[in-house]
Amino acid sequence: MTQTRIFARMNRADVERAFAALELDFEDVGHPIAILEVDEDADIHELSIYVEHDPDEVRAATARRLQELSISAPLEVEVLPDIDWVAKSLEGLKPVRAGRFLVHGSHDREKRHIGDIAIEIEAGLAFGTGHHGTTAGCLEMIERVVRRENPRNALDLGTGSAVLAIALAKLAHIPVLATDIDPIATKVAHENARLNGVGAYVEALTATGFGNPAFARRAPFDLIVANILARPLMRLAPQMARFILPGGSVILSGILDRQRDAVISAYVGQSFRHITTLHREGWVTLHLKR
Ligand SMILES: C[S@@+](CC[C@H](N)C(=O)[O-])C[C@H]1O[C@@H](n2cnc3c(N)ncnc32)[C@H](O)[C@@H]1O
Repeated sequence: MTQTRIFARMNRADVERAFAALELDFEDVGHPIAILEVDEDADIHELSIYVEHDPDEVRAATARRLQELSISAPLEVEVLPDIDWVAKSLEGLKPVRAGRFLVHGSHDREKRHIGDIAIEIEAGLAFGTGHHGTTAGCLEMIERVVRRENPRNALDLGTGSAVLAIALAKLAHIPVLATDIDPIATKVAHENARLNGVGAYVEALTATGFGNPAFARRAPFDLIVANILARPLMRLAPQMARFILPGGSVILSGILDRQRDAVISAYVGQSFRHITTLHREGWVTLHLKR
């Protein structure tokens, strides 16, 4: 079904106020709402509302709400291509190898080798086909950490397509809580976990950071993987410390080379210690322990 995205760019304070108000406005109709950090240094955030019917009505209601909140950001509208079209456009993407993992689309199943841990991710609306340096870095780090530490209860925060949660479940056969701020991503994550035969291990849940009672229910985790961005990762450091088991590991990515030291400092301030850094295409993946 064709979806329309109604979106506007604004600063962090405004995006949070707009999100809170619109979430209530559209609670009953269930339009998914998402926030994306576009440029953390310039404080530019994008608020998106995904609509399947009556986009004009939703746009008008959103404009009224923003006006009431004195947020002057202009609303833009984008008709999203059908998922099949996206899949078609990505058919040419090559499978990605990271350690023992092979992340591939359904058209590349024959490229799997014996010994590969294959993760099939179909093109969709959620981030995480393995092609990004941050995802590949996390996959490599997951393999190292799981081999050494035998984790038993994991969290994938900012799961996107669930590629990392699926990797953890396939490699370690352990329960993984897979969360994302974006309800579309959580829907895709749930479906991908099921398609990869690890639906019983992966619970997908929509949450901003640690903002859901499910975290208390499922914690403490002995492994947390979070591929978000440097600034939210730094903000989340105290809660990471709260939800990790003593001696547990955290794998962080979405961090540019130049942001590495600041992120490590934020976590050292919460009694984590830095173990290793992997560098890939200008991005770093960190392994820290507490
Ligand atoms: C770079 S993608 C990573 C996807 C996947 N884990 C991977 O490694 O390919 C980041 C994901 O984190 C989500 N996200 C961003 N900020 C978040 C937050 N504060 N809490 C939860 N999820 C967040 C985004 O919606 C997005 O799906």
